[in-house]
Amino acid sequence: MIKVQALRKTFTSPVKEPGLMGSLKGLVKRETKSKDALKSVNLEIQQGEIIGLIGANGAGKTTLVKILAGIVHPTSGEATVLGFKPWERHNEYRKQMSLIMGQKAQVWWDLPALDSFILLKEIYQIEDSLYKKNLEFLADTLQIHDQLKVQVRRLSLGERMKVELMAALLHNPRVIFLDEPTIGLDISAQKAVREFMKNYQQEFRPITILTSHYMEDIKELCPRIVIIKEGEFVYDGALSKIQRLMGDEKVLSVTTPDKNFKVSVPRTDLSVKTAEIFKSNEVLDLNIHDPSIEDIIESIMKNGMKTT
Ligand SMILES: Nc1ncnc2c1ncn2[C@@H]1O[C@H](COP(=O)(O)OP(=O)(O)OP(=O)(O)O)[C@@H](O)[C@H]1O
Repeated sequence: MIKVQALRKTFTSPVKEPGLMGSLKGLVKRETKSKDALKSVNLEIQQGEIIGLIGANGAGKTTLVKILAGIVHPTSGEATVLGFKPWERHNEYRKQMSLIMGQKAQVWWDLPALDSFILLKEIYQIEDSLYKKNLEFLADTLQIHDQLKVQVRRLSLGERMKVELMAALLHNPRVIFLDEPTIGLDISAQKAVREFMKNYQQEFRPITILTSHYMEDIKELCPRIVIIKEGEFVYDGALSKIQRLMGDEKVLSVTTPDKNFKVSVPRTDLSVKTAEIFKSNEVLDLNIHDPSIEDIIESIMKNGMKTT
């Protein structure tokens, strides 16, 4: 399992005023600025669980994933994954973990994927029979065979992502960090990756942390979500529960000649708010509806969790 207690990460980076004077000043006195990317977060995830980690740009998602994957040291606090402290980088931990970043390749672009897989087989010391079994299973379920013999740089974006998934899963990891796996893919490739991950999760039951800006990924794959805002968790619970938490809200979707916007209002204020909107805008269209999961998550990301 994953257990995180009071985990903090503060980044300190040098700041420099622009121009020559700034450079000279920097020689005499180096100014720094600190950024709390994670502010004392707690988390527990059991084997077999998949959670969706959601937050705006800069909220701290990648920092958390990087700490748990052993790439970044925390400033304070504790984290164990399968009983290991990730940043101690035990080989035993590395063999059971996989970090898949949609924006970064881990297979070699100039080689056919199969050649990269053979290298990974050696790195992870995967037995021959297991390697063959996994290779066949992954190629079958991802429906990618002939393309494995083609130089990776010649593959389409969707095919490349499939190859990345194969590379990351060949060694049957028990913990998977999946960072934006569908970024940049067309709708059908997104669907294929989602479908695959869903089946894979059911079959092998790893712990998976998925970060994605695509709500479709989250809705399809993650019964539990954690919403992070400015380094703090503002929601950790069932995806199905958040709709009930905002049960007394309605959303007004408004179209004017120059913009579309949405406003979330308590049911009791509906008529007052609607009248205000009509008064101060040239309204072409106005819809009143229940908030969608996307609306609620957006509202929590922006305003935090309602406490009343
Ligand atoms: N190496 C670093 N040095 C200084 N600041 C950093 C460093 N890495 C991250 N930060 C800062 O920490 C904060 C959290 O960054 P992080 O990458 O974890 O966000 P994120 O939620 O993954 O965002 P995105 O959705 O844009 O990927 C940001 O303000 C970022 O600028």
